[in-house]
Amino acid sequence: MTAPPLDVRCIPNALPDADDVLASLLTEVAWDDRMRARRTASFGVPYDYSGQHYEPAEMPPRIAAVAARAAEHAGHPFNNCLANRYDTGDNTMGFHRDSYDGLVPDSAIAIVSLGATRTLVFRTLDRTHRIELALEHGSLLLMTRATQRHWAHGVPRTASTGLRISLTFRRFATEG
Ligand SMILES: O=C(O)CCC(=O)C(=O)O
Ligand SMILES: [Fe+2]
Repeated sequence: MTAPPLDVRCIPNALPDADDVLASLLTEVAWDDRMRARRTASFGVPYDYSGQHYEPAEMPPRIAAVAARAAEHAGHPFNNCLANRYDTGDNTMGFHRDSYDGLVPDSAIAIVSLGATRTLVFRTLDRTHRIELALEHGSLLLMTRATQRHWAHGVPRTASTGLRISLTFRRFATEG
């Protein structure tokens, strides 16, 4: 059986100042440890994510600059950033499909990767197809709503790796 289309765009080296962004995330962000699998932080409009509620929070200028960069590639602005911090290969994200509840339907979801390379695994809902993408420091990945229909994605455990932070950007339809 042929796989359903995976509507994903990968832009390597999308952030020329990736080292500085990573350094500032490590010093400036107050990380939330309510989740067991990894630490998180949310900026921008409020967000209910994976059973947690995140209050609105101003985007620090560095994150706002990354959002602007992602917006150039996506062709639209973003108003929330959910940051995921994976300190070791034991920090993971289980397979899931990103919800479009509250999002602008034709908007993209962006993932900016910083630090150690981790594998983002896509698999079809019936598990007959699997595609692995290595997410490198400074890269940008864009997914559409269509991607979420047939494919789940996750960041599995890996034997040994250093710290990685992903910045995921979404466009909520909540701004007046
Ligand atoms: O950390 C990653 O690259 C995955 C992020 C993700 O899938 C999400 O936040 O929904
Ligand atoms: Fe996701």
